[in-house]
Amino acid sequence: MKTKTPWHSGKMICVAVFFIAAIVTLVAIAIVQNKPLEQKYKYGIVLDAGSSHTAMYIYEWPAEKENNTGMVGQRHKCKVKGKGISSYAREVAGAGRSLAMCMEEAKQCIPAAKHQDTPVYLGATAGMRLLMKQDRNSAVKVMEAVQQTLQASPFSYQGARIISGQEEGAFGWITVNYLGKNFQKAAGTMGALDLGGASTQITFVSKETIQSPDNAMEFRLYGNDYQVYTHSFLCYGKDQVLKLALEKKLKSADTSLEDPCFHTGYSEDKLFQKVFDSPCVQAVSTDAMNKSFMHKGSGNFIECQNSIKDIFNFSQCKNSQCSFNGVYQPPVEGTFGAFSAFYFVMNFLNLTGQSLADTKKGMEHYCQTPWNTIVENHPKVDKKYLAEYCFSGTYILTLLENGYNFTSENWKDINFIDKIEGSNAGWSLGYMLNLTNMIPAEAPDTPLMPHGGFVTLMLFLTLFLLILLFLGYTFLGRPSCLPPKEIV
Ligand SMILES: O=P(O)(O)OP(=O)(O)OP(=O)(O)OC[C@H]1O[C@@H](n2cnc3c(O)ncnc32)[C@H](O)[C@@H]1O
Ligand SMILES: [Ca+2]
Repeated sequence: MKTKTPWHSGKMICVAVFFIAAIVTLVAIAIVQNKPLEQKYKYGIVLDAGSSHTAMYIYEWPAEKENNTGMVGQRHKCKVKGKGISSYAREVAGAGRSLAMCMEEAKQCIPAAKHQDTPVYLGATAGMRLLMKQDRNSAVKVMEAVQQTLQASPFSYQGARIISGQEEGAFGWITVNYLGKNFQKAAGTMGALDLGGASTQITFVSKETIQSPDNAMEFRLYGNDYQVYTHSFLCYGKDQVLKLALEKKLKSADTSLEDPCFHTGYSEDKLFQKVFDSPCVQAVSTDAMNKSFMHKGSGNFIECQNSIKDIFNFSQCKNSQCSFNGVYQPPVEGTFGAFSAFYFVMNFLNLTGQSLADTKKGMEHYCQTPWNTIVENHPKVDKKYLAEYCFSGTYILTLLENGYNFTSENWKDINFIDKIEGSNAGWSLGYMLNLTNMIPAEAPDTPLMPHGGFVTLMLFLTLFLLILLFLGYTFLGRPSCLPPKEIV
């Protein structure tokens, strides 16, 4: 007598068919569910109208995730040709026209269907703050001209304004910490150091109660409270500070100037007007403005640093401690991201990862290198930038060490950065996040697990139940849906 194995029995075939059908259905559902959905993106445009130039940033983010930290990224950057908008004081229409090419690029970059819903903001910084002091009427007209260009674009115009130094500092701090996803980390936030052409900002979280209301900003972000110290030094950006330094060294009768902050062999005829055309320096007579002087280098870092110290006033301080010029500053704390010209200059000089002592040695060596060697070694670098790296590097060192009171111990906490996760460090992203309410005060509710994980878990649980069912079926021998086979 021969018995058929249970596998061949009708009962088993029936169970197996249902079992396989159930698995195929489950796998199919899981695949369809987990298929990456076509992402719906949103876009935003910010024009950073700086003193030296304007940059347009296009940001993008997945529409459903706009309140999660780190979700907004930089899609595109367009550098406006020519100088900053404040240089158009005598030809204001040019300021508006200068933006046209980048706005055209934005039209190409953002899908046409999204143009209407894409906000566009323009924020002007220290160049316009200075023009406002110097010639209010022209400043207002420049702002009107840029407004007209933006309003004529297909995007949703949200305003063009001169932002304050506090805003510039605070939004730079928000940008670096948003991109670094630091708002939800236990490790805390990173300070922000921004060096522009006409102003410089320092912003960080301090444990000390901030003693001056002008320097205090409070934020509640993702459920945490932050007390932030910020200060913007107008006239202490890289270009204006050079004017301040030259003003200290130059007398109106001088026909030549020997400058330790420029390389030996460097010699350039410069108009007094180039130094004295700014509200950052004391005015001189029109007569003197039209004269010129021979700017000659003598390449000496120590002497250069001593001359730069003259542009800081360290003597008066009404609070427990100050940085310089009587400005209150608590001791620097934690790590810092140093961007814009802090990065451009220190990156060029290869001094982004060194100790304070080695940075000084590097500067000493660089400043004493003759001008013709510098030009030979860097044939492709813009001569104006090239001539100024010794001055700028020495200024950066002096500002950080003597101005902000960084020491050889915490020098390593300064990270010279250009981008974080593909987005430029700067105030513009933080500005947009704030204006679009993309940073919630409270942490958004997040589901227990991501959607994909949920579907996979469901699949495994169902599979597990089916196996249990199958085992139960086999052991208990339930009636088959097919007529029983005869035992032969
Ligand atoms: O913030 P404000 O003060 O308004 O100025 P900005 O926004 O125009 O200033 P940037 O950060 O764009 O640039 C800071 C300075 O660095 C200069 N700069 C830009 N690229 C540089 C490079 O590659 N090497 C050296 N300097 C550079 C630029 O001319 C400015 O003087
Ligand atoms: Ca800037």
